[in-house]
Amino acid sequence: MLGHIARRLGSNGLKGISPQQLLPKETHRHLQSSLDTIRPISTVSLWPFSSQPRDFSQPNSSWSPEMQKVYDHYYALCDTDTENGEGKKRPWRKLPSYNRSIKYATGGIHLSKLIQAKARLFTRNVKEQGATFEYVVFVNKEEKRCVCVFQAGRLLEGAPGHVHGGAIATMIDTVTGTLAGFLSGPIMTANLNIDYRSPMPLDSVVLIHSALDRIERRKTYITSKVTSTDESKLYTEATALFVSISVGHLFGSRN
Ligand SMILES: CCCCCCCCCC(=O)SCCNC(=O)CCNC(=O)[C@H](O)C(C)(C)COP(=O)(O)OP(=O)(O)OC[C@H]1O[C@@H](n2cnc3c(N)ncnc32)[C@H](O)[C@@H]1OP(=O)(O)O
Repeated sequence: MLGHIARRLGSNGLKGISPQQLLPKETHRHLQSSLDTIRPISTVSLWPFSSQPRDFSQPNSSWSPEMQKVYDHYYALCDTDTENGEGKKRPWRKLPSYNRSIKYATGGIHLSKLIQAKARLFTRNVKEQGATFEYVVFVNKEEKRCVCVFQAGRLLEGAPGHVHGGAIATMIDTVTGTLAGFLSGPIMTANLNIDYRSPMPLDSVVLIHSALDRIERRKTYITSKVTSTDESKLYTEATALFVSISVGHLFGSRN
C-alpha cells in the first residue's frame, strides 16, 4: 500500500491529487466511512474522564476567617506556575484532594474500574460544605513534612460540643497517610497510636503537623501533633506506621 501511494505521489507530493486518485477505491470508501464517525478534533477531550475532578481543598463559603487566613499563609509559601512557565520555586506545595483519590493517581483509571467502582474517600463524601471535614494539606518535600489546616464541622460531634475522637483519628490517619504515600508510594496503615491531650471544640480550626521519623525497609514511620493555629495549644499527639504494599495486596495477594 505504501509503495502504491509513493508511486502516485511522485516528486510533487499531494499537490493536485484527490484522495480518490491516491487510494484504491475500496480503501478510500472504508477510510471515508471511518472518518465520518470521528468527531472533529476540537470537540475531543484529551482528559480520559467524563469531567474534570473537583478539588475539594479549595476555599469555600463555609470556611471561617481563621481557616482562610491560615490557608492564605501557607498558600503564599507554595510553588507557583506562571503563564510563561517560569514558576517560582518555594518549599511548600498544596495537594489537591478528590473524592476518589485512586482514580487520579498514575494508572488509577484502570485500578478504579477494578476496585469498588462506587467507593468514595469518606472524608470527602458529604455534599454540604463545612458540615464535616474541611481540610487542605500542604507538603514540604525537602523537609519531609506536611501541615494540614482542618476545620471540624458540626456533624463530627462526639463528647457534647466537641469533636469525636474517631474523627480526629480519621484526620490523623489521612494526613500521616498522605505524607507516607507522598514519600514512599503505595502504603497502608499498620499502626496508629494516639494520645488525646485536650478536647477539641466543634468548629475549631487546627493544624495537623506531620513529619517523617524514619524509613526502614517497607516501613515508613510518621509522627504527628494537632495544635491550635497559633500552636499554643496541644490537642493530640500521634505516631503512625505505614507499610509499603503492592497493588496486588488490595486484591488479597501476599506478593
Ligand atoms: C490521597 C488520599 C490519601 C488518603 C490517605 C489515607 C490513608 C489511610 C490509610 C488507611 O487507613 S489503610 C486502612 C487501614 N489499614 C489496613 O487495613 C491495613 C491492614 N493490614 C494489612 O494489610 C497488613 O497487615 C499490612 C499491609 C499492614 C502489613 O502486611 P504485609 O504482609 O504487607 O507486611 P508484613 O506483615 O510482612 O510486615 C512488614 C513489616 O512491617 C511490620 N509490621 C506489620 N504490621 C505491623 C504492626 N501492626 N505493627 C508493627 N509492625 C508491623 C512487620 O513486623 C514487618 O517488619 P520487618 O520488615 O522489620 O520484618
